[in-house]
Amino acid sequence: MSQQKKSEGSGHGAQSRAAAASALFQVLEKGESLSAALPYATSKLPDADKRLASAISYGVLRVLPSLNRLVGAKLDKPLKGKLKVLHYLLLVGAYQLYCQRIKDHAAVSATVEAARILGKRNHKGLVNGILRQLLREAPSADDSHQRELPCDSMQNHPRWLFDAINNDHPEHADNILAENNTHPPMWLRVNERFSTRDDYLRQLQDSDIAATADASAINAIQLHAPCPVEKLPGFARGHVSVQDRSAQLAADFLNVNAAHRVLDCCAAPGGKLLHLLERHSFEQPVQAIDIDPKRLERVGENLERAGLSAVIHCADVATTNDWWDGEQFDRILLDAPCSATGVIRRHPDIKWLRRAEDISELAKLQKQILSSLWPLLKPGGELLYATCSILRQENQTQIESFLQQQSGASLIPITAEHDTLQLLPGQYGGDGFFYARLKKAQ
Ligand SMILES: C[S@@+](CC[C@H](N)C(=O)[O-])C[C@H]1O[C@@H](n2cnc3c(N)ncnc32)[C@H](O)[C@@H]1O
Repeated sequence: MSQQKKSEGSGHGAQSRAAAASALFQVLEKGESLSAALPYATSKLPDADKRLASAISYGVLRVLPSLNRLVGAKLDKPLKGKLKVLHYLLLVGAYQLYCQRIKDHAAVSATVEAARILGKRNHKGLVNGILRQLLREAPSADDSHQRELPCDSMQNHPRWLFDAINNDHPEHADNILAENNTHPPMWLRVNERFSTRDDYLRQLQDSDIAATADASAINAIQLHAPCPVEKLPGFARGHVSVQDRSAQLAADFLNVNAAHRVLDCCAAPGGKLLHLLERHSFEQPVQAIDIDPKRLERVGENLERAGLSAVIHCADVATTNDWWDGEQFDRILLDAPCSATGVIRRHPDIKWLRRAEDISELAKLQKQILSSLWPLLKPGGELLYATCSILRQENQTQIESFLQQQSGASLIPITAEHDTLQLLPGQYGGDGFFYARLKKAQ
């Protein structure tokens, strides 16, 4: 839970509550992602208010059904139309009372004042009345000023996802559901062109940043507490990047060397691409493709920060005639578009934006991309299929059906025990990820 100061002046911080309510409205009513809605809603706020609005909106999305139930029970009739934003403001208020270390009176007054900022001055009494009712009925806070939220039988997941997780991972379902509602750790990837991981750990120690090296992802460091990137030694010069440890395994599994001709599909914002470039001085430029021009701008920025380069195509990867020069690749990394159900800890909006029917659509798209790319692989070449999904349909089932259709394709086992690798959220501290190494017959 957030580490806000316990006391705030009356009404102080109302802007951050109003911004959180607006961002939540955009996500839950308009289907926008929180990572797009939040910067817009908080663009005019000072950094401290931005951080508070972010902590509140991410937090609300983690426990949305529990908060909806609390607030819904206090409303005579649902808030609709132009008043709907007040529903989200009430969730913002309830979240502070239950889940944040903010004094009750400060939380209530700032939230009531936020109603005015949202243009609902006449409804300040309603917000005040409901938050005070919640306070009267709330269990008293413990020493750390935390109240326990009423339980939700699906651990604050939508029914379809709760069922899919239980179906695909019956033994681990409880753990996955609980992990999905936690705050993920911050992981770094050390750029081995500038320092060894041990050297970088010493630099972190000198900067009073506590961290631990990962046991198997050889460039990965887990910070004991999140830290603004500006405080990381050498961040601006590309000495280190932020990347989850599960994602860092791609650079190992691709089994690449400097002589290989390499294609990175679905490359933006460039995390795995940069990792490859940091590790190898390729004889031919790596080619990277993504369909989203905005996200490709981030690839450009990241390459520039690290002083590295690649050939970038903005294209639909499946329409190979539009961008392929006809020369096959030794290695293809396909970080396929997916449900992102492995990274719900980082993006809790995924729980509410994804629909059950999206999964079949995504599986169709993945299948189409895989079969369009296969002819681009040299005989004897390898394609690494990766997703940040934990759903079988996008992962094991997808690969099994590909292997049935492509007689020249076989699996190279990822580890001695596993043909493919399904990492679950929180496993080794990392995100949920899937990897399969496909080899093309000679
Ligand atoms: C999981 S993200 C990739 C993350 C990236 N590999 C990294 O390590 O930073 C998936 C990407 O697929 C891209 N994408 C989705 N459909 C695509 C398509 N048909 N062709 C090319 N890129 C696509 C999205 O724009 C998105 O950037």
